[in-house]
Amino acid sequence: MSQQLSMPSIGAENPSLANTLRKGDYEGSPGCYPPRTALIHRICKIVGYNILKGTTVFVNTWSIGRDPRYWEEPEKFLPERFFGKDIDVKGHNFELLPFGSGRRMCPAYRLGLILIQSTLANLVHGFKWGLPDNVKPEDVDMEEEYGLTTHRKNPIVAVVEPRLSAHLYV
Ligand code: HEM
Repeated sequence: MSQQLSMPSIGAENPSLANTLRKGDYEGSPGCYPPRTALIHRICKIVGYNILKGTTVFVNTWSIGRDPRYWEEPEKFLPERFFGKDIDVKGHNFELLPFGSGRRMCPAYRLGLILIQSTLANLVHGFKWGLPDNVKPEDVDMEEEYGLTTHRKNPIVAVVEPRLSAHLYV
């Protein structure tokens, strides 16, 4: 890296990443939609259902990140939706839970944020990225495959060119 990266907290200060973690894609990058499980410690009621102690509940963060009750134009990549908003990924804002919440929340969320930002910064700094000549951005296949985590159904094809001198890649 030719310059030092500062790692601000996410949310208002890092709206692009917050948006990526909300919806799981970054304008065509591989999607990642971590589910969150919660172990129920006592009998409780969730939306009218009695849940027994010891039940594992899957929290559908994929749906929460696309719920129009909480997100305006949820399918759009709009980093500016976080401008001036006091919203973070530390588990207090239940509409944005990429790292979970509470006692089993991801203990490495800071490392996760640093890894995403430094990896992305290195890829953008080191390479020019494009699509094959015959593919327009709107034609990129964004179909998803469901499972414990949701990922792309088909791999994305990108055309990559080095931006720097060859000796910087060894
Ligand atoms: C962007 C990257 C990451 C995301 C989105 C992520 C997301 C999550 C989520 C959603 C959970 C479940 C939280 C819950 O149940 O409430 C979790 C748990 C966990 N994560 Fe991460 N994580 C990331 C990176 C990492 C890294 C880099 C490490 C380790 C170096 C890590 C270690 C763990 C561990 C050990 C748990 C289990 C915590 C427990 O059950 O008490 N995660 N993560």
